[in-house]
Amino acid sequence: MDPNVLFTGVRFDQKKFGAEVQRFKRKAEDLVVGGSLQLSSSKSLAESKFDESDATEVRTPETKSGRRSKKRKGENDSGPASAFNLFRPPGSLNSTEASVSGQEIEVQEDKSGKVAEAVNVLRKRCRLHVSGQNVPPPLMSFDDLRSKNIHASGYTEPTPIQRQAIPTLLAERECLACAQTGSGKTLAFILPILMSLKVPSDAGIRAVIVCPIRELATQTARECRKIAKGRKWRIRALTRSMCLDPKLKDLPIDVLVSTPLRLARLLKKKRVSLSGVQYLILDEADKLFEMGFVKQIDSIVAGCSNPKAIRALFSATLPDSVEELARTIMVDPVRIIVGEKNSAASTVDQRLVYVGSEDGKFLALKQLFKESLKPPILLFVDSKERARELHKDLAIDGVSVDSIHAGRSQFQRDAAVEKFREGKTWVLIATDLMARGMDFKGVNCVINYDFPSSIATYIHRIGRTGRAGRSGQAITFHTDKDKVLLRSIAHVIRSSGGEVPEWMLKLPKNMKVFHRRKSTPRRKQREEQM
Ligand SMILES: Nc1ncnc2c1ncn2[C@@H]1O[C@H](COP(=O)(O)OP(=O)(O)OP(=O)(O)O)[C@@H](O)[C@H]1O
Repeated sequence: MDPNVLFTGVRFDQKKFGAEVQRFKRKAEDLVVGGSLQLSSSKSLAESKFDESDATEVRTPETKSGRRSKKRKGENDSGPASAFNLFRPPGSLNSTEASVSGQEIEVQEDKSGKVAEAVNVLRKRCRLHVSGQNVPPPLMSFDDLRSKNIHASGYTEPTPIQRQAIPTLLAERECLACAQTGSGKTLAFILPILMSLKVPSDAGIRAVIVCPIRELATQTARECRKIAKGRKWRIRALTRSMCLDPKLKDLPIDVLVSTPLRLARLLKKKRVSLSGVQYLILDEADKLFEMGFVKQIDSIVAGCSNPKAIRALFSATLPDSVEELARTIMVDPVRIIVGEKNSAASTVDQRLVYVGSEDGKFLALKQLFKESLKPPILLFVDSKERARELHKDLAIDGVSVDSIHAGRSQFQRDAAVEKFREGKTWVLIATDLMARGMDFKGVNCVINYDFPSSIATYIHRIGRTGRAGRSGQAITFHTDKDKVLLRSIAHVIRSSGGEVPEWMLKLPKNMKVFHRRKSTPRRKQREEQM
C-alpha cells in the first residue's frame, strides 16, 4: 500500500481541496438566476456581520435597553420554559413578519412577483423544502454576511442547508433541519449564533450546542473557533477537567459545546447556569431524542429558561416521531429539508458485498485490501469486543490499524482520532460511537464490516466519507443473517442513485428497521480460518 495516499486530503485547506471548493462554487454559481438574483434580505444579512473590523457597524436586534425589539405574540417573559411536555404553544409568532438584525425581511410578492419567484427558483435548485410561517428567504452568497473568516476558512459559497438555516436562525426563528451527511450543517448553526451574539460578553453562557459524543463536541468547538478567529470569543467544549473546576461558574464562556450527560449533571448540581442562553442547538437531534439521552436533554432544555431562547435541531436523519416530539418543545419552527429526508449522501458510491457467513468477512476484507482499497479507511463493527478482536487480527497482518470504542480511555480515543486525521492510521476500526458527525475529510472508504443495525446508522456511518462535495466509497458486508434490514438498505442505496439487484428490493418488508440487533455476531478464531 502506498503510504503517500494516506496524506491525501486528511486536513482541509483550500489548496488541497481546490477541486472541492471549485465544485461547491460551481454548484452555487449555477444557482444564480441569470446571474442577477437579488433578495430583499441581502442588505439585512450584511448588516449582521460579525468580524471584528465591522463590529461597530453591526445593527442589532436589540433596543438600547438590551431587549429584543420584537416580541413573539403570546410569549410570557417572566415564566420559565419547562420540560418537553410543558412547552409554549405553537403558532405564537406573528405570521406576517420575521426580523433579521432588527430589520424586516420583506420577501414581498412585489408587483411583478419577481422576488418571490426568484426565491422559489433558488430553493428548487437547491432542493430545499421549507415549511412554516413566513419563512425567511435563503441566503444568496456569503458576501451578504461580509465575514472575512468565512472566506479565510476556504468557504466560498453556502451549501443548501446553510442558505436556508443561516437566515432562519438570524431571524430568531426556531428550526428543524435535515440535510445529508457532510453538507455543512455545523456552519449552518455556528455562523448565525456568532452573528447574533455579535460580541463576546461576560454575561454568562449565551449559546449551548449539544452533541451526542465528546469527540464531536471537541470537533464542533474547534470549527466554531475557526469561524471566530481573531475575536475574543470564549468557545469551550465541556471537558472533564472543567467539570471538576470549583470555579466553573465563574469561567467566562460565550458558547458551550457539550455532551448531554456532562451538562445535565452540572445543571443538577447547580454548578452551571443556562438561564441566559439565547441559542440551544441539538446536533444529531434524533440521536439525542433516543431513550438513553432524553432525560438529560429534557433537563438541558428546561435549564435554558430564557423564554426568548431559540432552539434548533439538526441531523441527517429525522424520523417523523422525533419531529413530532421536537415540535412539543418549539415555537412555530421552520422546517428545512434538503433533498429527500433521511437519504444517504449522493457523493458516496455504495456497494453491498455478500460474504456468506460471519467467517467470510475477514477473508473478504483481505481480498479488498489486495484488490482496490485506498486508505484512510473507516471500518465499522458492532461492539467493542468485535473492535478489539479485529484490531488484533489486522495488526498481525501488518496493517497500520487503530480502534476507537467505548472500552478505550478518553486519552486513547483522542489519540486514535488525531492519528487518523493526520493519516498515520490506515484503518480505523470503530463502533457506532464514530458514526455520527465526525468530519474526517480524507476518508476514502467506509466499510460496514458488521451490518448496521438501522437505516439511520447506515446513513450516518457511510456519511463519514464523501463529505463536502468529495466522492467516497462505502462497502457493506452482508450475510444470510442480515436479510432483515437488507431490503431497507437496498432502497436507501437505490434512492441515492446506487445500483442494487431487483431481488433485494423485493425482499419481505421488515417492520423493525430501527431496532438494534440483540446479539453480537461471532466468528471463529482466525487461526481456524487460515
Ligand atoms: N460552504 C462550504 N463550502 C465548502 N465546504 C464546506 C462548507 N461548509 C462546510 N464545509 C465543509 O464540509 C464538511 C462537512 O461539514 P459538516 O461537518 O458541518 O457536515 P454535516 O452536515 O454536519 O455532516 P454530518 O451529518 O455527518 O454531521 C466540513 O469539512 C466543512 O469544513
